[in-house]
Amino acid sequence: MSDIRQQALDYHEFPIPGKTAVCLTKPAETSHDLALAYSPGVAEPVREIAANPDNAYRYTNKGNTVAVITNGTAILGLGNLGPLASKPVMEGKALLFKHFANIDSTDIEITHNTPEEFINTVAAIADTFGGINLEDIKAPECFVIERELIARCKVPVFHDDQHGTAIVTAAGMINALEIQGKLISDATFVCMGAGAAAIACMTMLVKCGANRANIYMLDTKGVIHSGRTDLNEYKALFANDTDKRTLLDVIKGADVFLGLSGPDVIGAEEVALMADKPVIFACSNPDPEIKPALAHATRSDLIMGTGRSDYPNQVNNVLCFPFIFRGALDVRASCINDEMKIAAVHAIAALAKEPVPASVLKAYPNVTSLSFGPEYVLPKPMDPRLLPNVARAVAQAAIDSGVAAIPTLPKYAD
Ligand SMILES: NC(=O)C1=CN([C@@H]2O[C@H](COP(=O)(O)OP(=O)(O)OC[C@H]3O[C@@H](n4cnc5c(N)ncnc54)[C@H](OP(=O)(O)O)[C@@H]3O)[C@@H](O)[C@H]2O)C=CC1
Ligand SMILES: CC(=O)C(=O)O
Ligand SMILES: [Mg+2]
Repeated sequence: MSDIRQQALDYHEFPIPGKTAVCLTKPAETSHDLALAYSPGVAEPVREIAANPDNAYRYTNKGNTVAVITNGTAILGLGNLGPLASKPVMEGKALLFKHFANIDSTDIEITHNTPEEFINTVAAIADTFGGINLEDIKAPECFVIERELIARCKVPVFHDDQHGTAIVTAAGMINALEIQGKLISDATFVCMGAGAAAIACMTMLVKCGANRANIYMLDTKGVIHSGRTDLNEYKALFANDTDKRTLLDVIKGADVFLGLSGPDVIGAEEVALMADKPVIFACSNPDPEIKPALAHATRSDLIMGTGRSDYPNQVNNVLCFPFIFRGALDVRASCINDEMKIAAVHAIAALAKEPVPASVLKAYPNVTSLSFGPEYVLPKPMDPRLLPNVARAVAQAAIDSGVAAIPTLPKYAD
């Protein structure tokens, strides 16, 4: 067994199985404590909430709790391994919510037969939580699931693999293209993958200035083009009128390769054909579309990112979801709208240009310095400024766009 494999298994098994637990926020030592926490005292907040549902935010943990909900159909890049096998990833997201944004989170893995069953299950329990983070649900079902749940739930519903990934990718891409001296509007993009993350990332990049005509998307059958009859409605939005059919056809002269597909799908031959000063974000987890060592060995003028924590430029939705929910919960936003997402893009991108605090460097024992450049286009997940900077920008955007029930910003400790 490899070292990291055994270390990861031990980390999850010991000293107690799993990564999260419930902790109490009120005393439960005396009979008086119990008379308040339970019977008879608990009846009082029950009556208050029955009279006015908003009181749930006052008397229960609803307002600081996000459910991480999945069906396990697209677990990272490992594929459809089912709800139970996805539990370590969902507990991991709960760990990240708590550690980085002090949001209490519970993982929920749903077994179901149809998207409607999944939607009905989530809609039926959504009011328990302050927000719903959908995770690792494959395309195209994820699109209708998210759309229906947004329509039916009173709390924000956010498919992290779509929007969290898109926000972080856009932030990193804006910075990487700037370093490479390229305009996003002129850049040519090749996106490997046409699922949840890929469709959302390319949609976001277009909103950030990318030219739709300069985007080539591929799935397992090759280039998405207008002659194909097997495209779902989401892929069809990215169909090009072109006679290019393969990665080799589209990668020639491309400025950007964005991988949201699976391991080792692009090789040295293709990387060598890209334009000068290219950007490669190989975001598949745990194994990227190309190993950084191979890409760097092929050419020295590229900027390389992966989804992993053990290489420079981690392009991963962990930079977004804890903080976008922090901002949304803090002003009790009814949804996470485009204004809030774009605000998150710019807050994350801007932070990469700031000097990096010593506490961040401490978390990376093999790194001696970090400053804006080819090896540092995005902040690190443990940067303590992500919380105030991103949450504040998101909360302000929620207020400005009229979706916040609380119209004032909380004080964020810088
Ligand atoms: N770094 C990050 O923050 C994130 C990374 N990801 C990564 O993105 C990948 C996709 O996740 P997600 O969008 O949720 O999953 P989906 O199941 O929704 O989409 C997967 C897509 O990848 C395509 N694909 C799979 N294998 C290949 C291949 N060998 N060649 C070309 N295309 C391929 C599929 O093609 P087809 O449509 O033909 O089946 C499909 O379009 C995963 O590896 C995941 O780890 C996802 C979210 C966040
Ligand atoms: C990071 C993540 O959410 C994924 O790879 O699915
Ligand atoms: Mg995911």
